[in-house]
Amino acid sequence: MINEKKGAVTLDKELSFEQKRVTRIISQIKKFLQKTKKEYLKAQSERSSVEKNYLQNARINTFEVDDQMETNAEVQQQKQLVSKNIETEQILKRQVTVLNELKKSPYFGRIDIHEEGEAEKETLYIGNSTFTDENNNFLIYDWRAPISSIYYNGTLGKVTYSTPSGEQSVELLKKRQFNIKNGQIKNMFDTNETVGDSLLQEMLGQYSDEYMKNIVATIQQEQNDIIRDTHHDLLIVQGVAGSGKTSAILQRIAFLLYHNRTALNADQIVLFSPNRLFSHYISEVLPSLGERNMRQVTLAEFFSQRFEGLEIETLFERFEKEHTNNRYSQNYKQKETTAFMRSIKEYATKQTPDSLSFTDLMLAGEKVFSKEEITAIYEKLPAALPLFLRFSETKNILVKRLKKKVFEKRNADWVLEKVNHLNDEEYHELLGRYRRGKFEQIDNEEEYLGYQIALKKYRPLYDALYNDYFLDVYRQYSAFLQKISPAFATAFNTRLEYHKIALADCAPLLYLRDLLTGSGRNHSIQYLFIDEVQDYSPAQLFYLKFTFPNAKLTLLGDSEQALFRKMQSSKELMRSLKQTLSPKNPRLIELNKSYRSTKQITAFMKSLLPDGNKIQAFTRPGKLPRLIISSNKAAAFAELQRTVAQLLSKYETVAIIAQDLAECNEIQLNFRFKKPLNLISAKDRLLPKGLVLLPIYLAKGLEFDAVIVFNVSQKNYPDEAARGILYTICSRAMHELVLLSTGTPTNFIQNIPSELFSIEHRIKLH
Ligand SMILES: Nc1ncnc2c1ncn2[C@@H]1O[C@H](COP(=O)(O)OP(=O)(O)OP(=O)(O)O)[C@@H](O)[C@H]1O
Repeated sequence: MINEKKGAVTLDKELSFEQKRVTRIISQIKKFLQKTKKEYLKAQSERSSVEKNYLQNARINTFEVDDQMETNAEVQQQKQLVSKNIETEQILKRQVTVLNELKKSPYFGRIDIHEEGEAEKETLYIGNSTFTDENNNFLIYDWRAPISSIYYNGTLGKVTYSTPSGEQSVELLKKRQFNIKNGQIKNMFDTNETVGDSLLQEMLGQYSDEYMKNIVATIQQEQNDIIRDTHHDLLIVQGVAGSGKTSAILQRIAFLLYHNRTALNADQIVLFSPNRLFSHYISEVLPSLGERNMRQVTLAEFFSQRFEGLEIETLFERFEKEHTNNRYSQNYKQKETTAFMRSIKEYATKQTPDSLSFTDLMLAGEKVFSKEEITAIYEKLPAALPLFLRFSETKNILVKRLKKKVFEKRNADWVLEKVNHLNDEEYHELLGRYRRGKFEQIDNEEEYLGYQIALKKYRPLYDALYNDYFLDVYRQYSAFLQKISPAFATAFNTRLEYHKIALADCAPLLYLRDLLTGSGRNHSIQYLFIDEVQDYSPAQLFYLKFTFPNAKLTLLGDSEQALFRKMQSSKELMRSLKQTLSPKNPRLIELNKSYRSTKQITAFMKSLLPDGNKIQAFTRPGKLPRLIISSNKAAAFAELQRTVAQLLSKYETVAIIAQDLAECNEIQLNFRFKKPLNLISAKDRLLPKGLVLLPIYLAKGLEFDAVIVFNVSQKNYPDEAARGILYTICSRAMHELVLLSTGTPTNFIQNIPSELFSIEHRIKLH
């Protein structure tokens, strides 16, 4: 702190100087904000009038396949105008949001640097975003600007930083941190550390919130490495619980968007998150930094969009089944491997026209295309064509034949019958935007109407063709499984009869479909982020890489938190990911410092692990975790009620976390309390404040002020598989952790040194 070194008088002078600057900058921000708000309102009204105009003109007949293809220059032009207006409006809206934030806390850091050859030192202030005066002088530097990395990485003295034109070096003379709230400096430190502990202490001591916060003011050096990495096509972050993996990727996304402003937008970034609650929890970080959110999807959602009409087993169901039936997972292991995916590829390339599962295309009892006809088309195409081209060419030929069929039907008796009985409304609807001469062969209105009627009838077949339904991929996959193991095929077919599909079949089946049909790939995605990667099978990762071929990957995980498979060391993980994803330039970063929990909770949870020593606790003090042992269930529930009341009087969020749904149901049934106990399900998107009850797989990635683990008995946590679960549950607690046990606690806890926790109802453990 300043006054420790220079005395109180200097501190007062410095503080008063800095406060004056803060006040001055805020008044400049406010002025600019007024101006931006006016521009925003103007853009809003302009956009709405252009949009009205567009809507009036753009009544496209989306029904007609030929019309879809046609470009209507006038409409296109207006469409472009609308999107340009929307873009301007959005930029201004974001600017207003950013300025509103900036006026409360304009910056958090200052660096004084001296560049060789320059006469004077330079003072730079660093905040959430850039702010310049009317002469383009930088009053605040964006935290993502190249020079700002000095603030995160450098200790005083000579430092280097990367710029687009190469490495630069300067002398760092001073580094100052601020905590500014509502325009007032609450705290100010000069520090020689990367980012000093004091501010971090303050940040971490806060209570949890519905939304995750951005950490730009206190990014740590090793996190900064992840955030600013632009050289690797595969970045693997193996970080212990609470080490800031999720925080780092969100700041990384903000960083990438800033640095590739013109070449990258938020829609080209996809984040796979563990569950919907998590998606909501992190949804405010990027907007708080003035950026748009990336696309977010859970694995279950990703698959559901691709298997319409089928019920997909979720990761949670898989977990529940695995939990009650150990053999279950054994049956699935093979399908989750990269080797299995490679055998799919081998199988696909070996298919002959006869062995492909083409299927008749029927419409209302009429066989429009027989599978023999489809097979014959495919067969006639050159065998040397890549699989997917041969398939898409077949599709093109089928579409052409269908068009011809439909065209010929315009004079069919049933069509003419309909034309003669059209009422006014139908007549006008069908006539739509008919223009004489549009179709060369259709020169009278009656034929045009006939064509429209035939088109309407055959529309579902166009859709079927566009969606590749003339290949029965389910039958094809079943044939593949049959070759591997008849039992696999039977299990798959039985499930399919009930419109269900196992999670382990999703990736291989989609891969087979995509290889054969050429569909399913998205070349526009530039970055793919996967959080909680330890819960993904190699087959799933392999498929995601295949689907997003141009994406650079950032994978974040903690193998100790593996709920679904055995723990892997970082090296093992790297080896298997290299094998699965074949990256050109991979990098593994380990994060071993845990920030979420108090020192006491971190010490307790690291003792649960065989190699927990690598975990370093951040020195935030708190209470020892409490173990409360009850002799029977009734006493345990009474204890639960008492503990909940106690914790709720202190904290905003208290979570009772159980191993699975069955345990949650039991708790809910027996819990008697004046406040409702919200049992959170996989469908929930919002996490209410106060008391919640949830199984661990839904608490992934989340954090709570206080956590109660219900029933940590030896019976409940008997084996190695339970160790990771217990560790993950405990690591959700920020400030307080209470463990309840009915009877003897699990050996994992009994083996923890007794000074690391308190036992409230002592019984003899050994
Ligand atoms: N540099 C930092 N400054 C301030 N807070 C931080 C920092 N790094 C992490 N945190 C805080 O620590 C907590 C844990 O971070 P985060 O959720 O990103 O970790 P994680 O590694 O994804 O955790 P887990 O794998 O256990 O879900 C959050 O409250 C986050 O805000």
